[in-house]
Amino acid sequence: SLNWGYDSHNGPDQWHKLYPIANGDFQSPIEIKSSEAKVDESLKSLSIRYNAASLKSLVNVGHSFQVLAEDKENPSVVSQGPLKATYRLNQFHFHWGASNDFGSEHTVDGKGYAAELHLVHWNSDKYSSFAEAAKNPDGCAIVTVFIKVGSSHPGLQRVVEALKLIAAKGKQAAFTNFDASTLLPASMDYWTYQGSLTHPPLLECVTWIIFKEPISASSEQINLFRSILSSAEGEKMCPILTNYRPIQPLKGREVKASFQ
Ligand SMILES: NS(=O)(=O)c1ccc(C(=O)NCc2cccc(F)c2F)cc1
Ligand SMILES: [Zn+2]
Repeated sequence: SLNWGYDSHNGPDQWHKLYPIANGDFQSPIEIKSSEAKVDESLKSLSIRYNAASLKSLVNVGHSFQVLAEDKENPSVVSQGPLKATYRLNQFHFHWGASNDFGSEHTVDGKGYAAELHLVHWNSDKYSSFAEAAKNPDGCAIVTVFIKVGSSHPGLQRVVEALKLIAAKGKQAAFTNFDASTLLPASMDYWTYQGSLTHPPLLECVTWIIFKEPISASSEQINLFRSILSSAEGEKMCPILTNYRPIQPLKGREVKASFQ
């Protein structure tokens, strides 16, 4: 069958045909209504310990690009906060849109950002791999940073410069010695809720941890996201202009805030 994507014929409105969980009760992304988030004083601050030696390569997966972590030795990990275990970084990637007015997956009080960073982790205390963890509600933790258009981001510059090496679908390049913590905002205030992966297989295995403070990137940097192609080498060039899923029904879930 057709590979899923973000076009009208294979996009988010069609996913339920092959992935019925798309209409589930714990789907992501969602709109965060800041006034309805429940302040939870018991929420600890997040402990993020990233190791520049963890990241190994950059790959064009056809609907986005990912920076992959070698999740055996020198793990980069997140713990504390809402988490009851240590979660190991598997990869990070971004979502964006055709214009800077939208492109993030989560929205805050009706506002979309130009892009959204997902740092994807899995519960390595309980499970043996990401794929195993993704079958469980406590399997994954995705740390999320909103990206707004503004001044150029020095940390992001290394990522966007490497995109020319992986322009075509399936291409990958070495990408080492990068400290992903340079992509985090100054404030550690966050919202958290239980949800899902935001594209197929859409598994409901994610504790979402969403920083309130966005980072800034220049419009040139965000435009370079749109320079990578969903087409393989030799095919008609097709830039990835949009790869965000629209917000999904909250279905009675509670969003907690770590801050007043
Ligand atoms: N956008 S996001 O951050 O919510 C997201 C993160 C990871 C994945 C993923 O790993 N997919 C492949 C994959 C591989 C093995 C097992 C899986 F369950 C699986 F989804 C999908 C969406
Ligand atoms: Zn994502």
